[in-house]
Amino acid sequence: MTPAKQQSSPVSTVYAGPSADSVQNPLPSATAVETAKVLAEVELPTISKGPIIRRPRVVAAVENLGLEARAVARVQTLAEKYGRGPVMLAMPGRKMALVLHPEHVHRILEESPEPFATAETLKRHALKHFEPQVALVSHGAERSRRRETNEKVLDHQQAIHHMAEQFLPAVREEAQTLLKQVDAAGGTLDYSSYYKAWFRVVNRVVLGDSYRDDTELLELMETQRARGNWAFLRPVDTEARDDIHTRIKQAVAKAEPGSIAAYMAQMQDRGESATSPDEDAQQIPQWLFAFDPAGMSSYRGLALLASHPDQLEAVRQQIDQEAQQHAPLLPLLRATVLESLRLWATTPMILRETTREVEFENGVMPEGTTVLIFAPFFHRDEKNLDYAHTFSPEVWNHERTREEWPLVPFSSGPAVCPGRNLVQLLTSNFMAEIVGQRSIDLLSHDLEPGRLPALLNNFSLKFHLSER
Ligand code: HEM
Repeated sequence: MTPAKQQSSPVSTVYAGPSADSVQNPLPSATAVETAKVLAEVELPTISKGPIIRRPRVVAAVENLGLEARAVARVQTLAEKYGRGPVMLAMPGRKMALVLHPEHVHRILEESPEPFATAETLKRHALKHFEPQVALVSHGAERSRRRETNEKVLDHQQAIHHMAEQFLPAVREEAQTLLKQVDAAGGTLDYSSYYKAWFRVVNRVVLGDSYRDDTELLELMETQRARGNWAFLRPVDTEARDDIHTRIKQAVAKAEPGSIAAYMAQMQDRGESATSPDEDAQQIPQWLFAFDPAGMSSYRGLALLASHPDQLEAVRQQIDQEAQQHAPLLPLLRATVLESLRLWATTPMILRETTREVEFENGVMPEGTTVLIFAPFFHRDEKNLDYAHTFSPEVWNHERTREEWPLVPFSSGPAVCPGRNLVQLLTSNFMAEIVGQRSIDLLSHDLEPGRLPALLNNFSLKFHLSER
């Protein structure tokens, strides 16, 4: 381990070098050629698309060139050769392992953050541009209390957030405004209008109604996220970062009724928060950032429904059945969003970093290894899943267990996304307004049931909406 690497390790301060175990019983190692292929075919497209904020032109190129399917095929080839793995990549100056077996996905996610830290080095460099104290890149006691704050504020175990009835009017109103805009535009729905409407919902739910049209904070976030795409290759713009945090702290202090910011402020006032107001403000950029993939996945979900009339019909029946409820659960729309995320994962690389040596059946993984779980390999592996390329909402009709194949759009285990239920609540109700009130035709793509593409470019997806 180089001194520079030691400094950037999330937990270890002293590393005595590899133990006899990791030397005498190493994990299998990919050849230099295989490693180069993984870098070129798996990592490069993922990083080029933009891990923190998508680059629309690259997403279009990756879709057109079929690079996502090639990435899955590359990992399948390695799995055939190396069996259970994990396989170490032959990276000069960097220890990196690729996970190949479903059991190891479960294990690694369950054993996070020790010995598999969420605060992986590259991720820390990417997120330091706008949220250096967020739970995801924290470790030890800091991580525990920041995680706890997220769990409480986001009501993470509850399918229906306790403030749902306060959030849903914003969801319905903004969907209505979007539908009026679409009608005025002759029925065409494109991603740009959807994204803007969606973020009006997000601003209102997270920060409060008066933030509905606050595009400045979102633009600041977008600029910092674009820097985050370059991780350590770009210096941090501390002024812009401070600006984000100041604005967010002001929103929490304002505590507009019905917003999550207000709930956070109440927790602070009642002394129920283990985190300081500063740390609290550092958690919120992650939410604003992560509501972006929620927009993408729900929009792609509309494409799934438009291409699967039977599923759309079932969804509409459920919308009608739950119409009288103040906070409908809408399981089929939730499953549609989960399927969209399985088919087109918005966090394709789940990264961990070992805080010590870890023993696997095939050998020992050294301390300080970056562990790559490439979700599309597990989500779209037609060699093991008969529903790999099919829209199959039924795979989400129960809480998935450890005994099952790992489908991990929101990760899993102690670091599972604490926003997952809130995302599903808001997206399902937003989509319900659209497909409940309009007929929907997909204009831009031809999705063939049973042969769904490896990537669906949300930016170019277009629909025609008409009166039902
Ligand atoms: C479709 C939308 C979303 C997806 C697919 C998603 C997915 C994920 C994934 C895969 C992780 C784990 C990342 C890792 O381990 O490296 C994660 C973590 C996290 N997500 Fe989400 N997320 C979404 C939206 C949200 C939203 C809207 C919020 C907040 C309102 C949120 C809050 C968080 C937080 C705080 C973490 C860090 C958890 C920890 O480290 O303990 N996410 N998310």
